[in-house]
Amino acid sequence: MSSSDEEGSGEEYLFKIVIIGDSAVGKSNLLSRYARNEFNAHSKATIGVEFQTQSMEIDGKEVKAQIWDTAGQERFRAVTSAYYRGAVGALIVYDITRKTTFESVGRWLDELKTHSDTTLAMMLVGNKCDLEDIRAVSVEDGRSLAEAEGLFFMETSALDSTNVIKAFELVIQEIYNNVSRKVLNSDTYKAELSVNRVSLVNNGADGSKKTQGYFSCCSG
Ligand SMILES: Nc1nc2c(ncn2[C@@H]2O[C@H](COP(=O)(O)OP(=O)(O)OP(=O)(O)O)[C@@H](O)[C@H]2O)c(=O)[nH]1
Repeated sequence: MSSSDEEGSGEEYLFKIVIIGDSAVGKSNLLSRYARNEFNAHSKATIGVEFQTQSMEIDGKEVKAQIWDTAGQERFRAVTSAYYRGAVGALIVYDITRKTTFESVGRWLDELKTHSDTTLAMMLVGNKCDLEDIRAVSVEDGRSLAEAEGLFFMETSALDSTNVIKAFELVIQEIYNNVSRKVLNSDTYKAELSVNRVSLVNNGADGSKKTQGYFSCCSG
């Protein structure tokens, strides 16, 4: 592809997101609900790794999320470092009806932090909120753990779809924000900006210094 072709095409982003949490908390169903609007009441434990890709538009740009789902059960887990490699977002899922899955969140966070090498957009997800009658973890406990760990927080239900799209889209939006912030802070961006400034000032038809529109050159 020539450089002019590249300039002509719209900007695209591909973000890798991982879903982690104990076995049977609903990771696979959250993903199938989000990617295909499907729910499986009798889903089998995941063996190895699966992923789905889903797109959304942010600021007129196509943003693709490649969402990875792996087994919660240790014996079915794929090589951990490969699973986390390149991930820029994570959903850490527990089941609001099983306290042990909430107590495991710290361990999952440790694993995530050990294997990731970049800024991650992270959300704590309390799934199965349709099962209010047998709730074992309060909303407050979920929220305060998330606050203490610096995570977003949402309760979801893959069964009745509550907050599923919202949870994924918030993580994707946050990744996008992280990437934009990085670009804004990078030396390349600053150098480009100063070059553009100079040319804008020099190109002023009436010789006056035009200060407005410095950023418009970079948003197109
Ligand atoms: N009531 C209810 N059941 C759910 C929900 N999400 C998942 N389940 C059920 O919980 C069980 C486990 O769901 P999975 O999506 O397979 O769980 P998982 O976390 O991917 O499990 P592993 O692959 O073993 O790690 C299945 O019987 C699902 O139907 C939910 O939001 N509400």
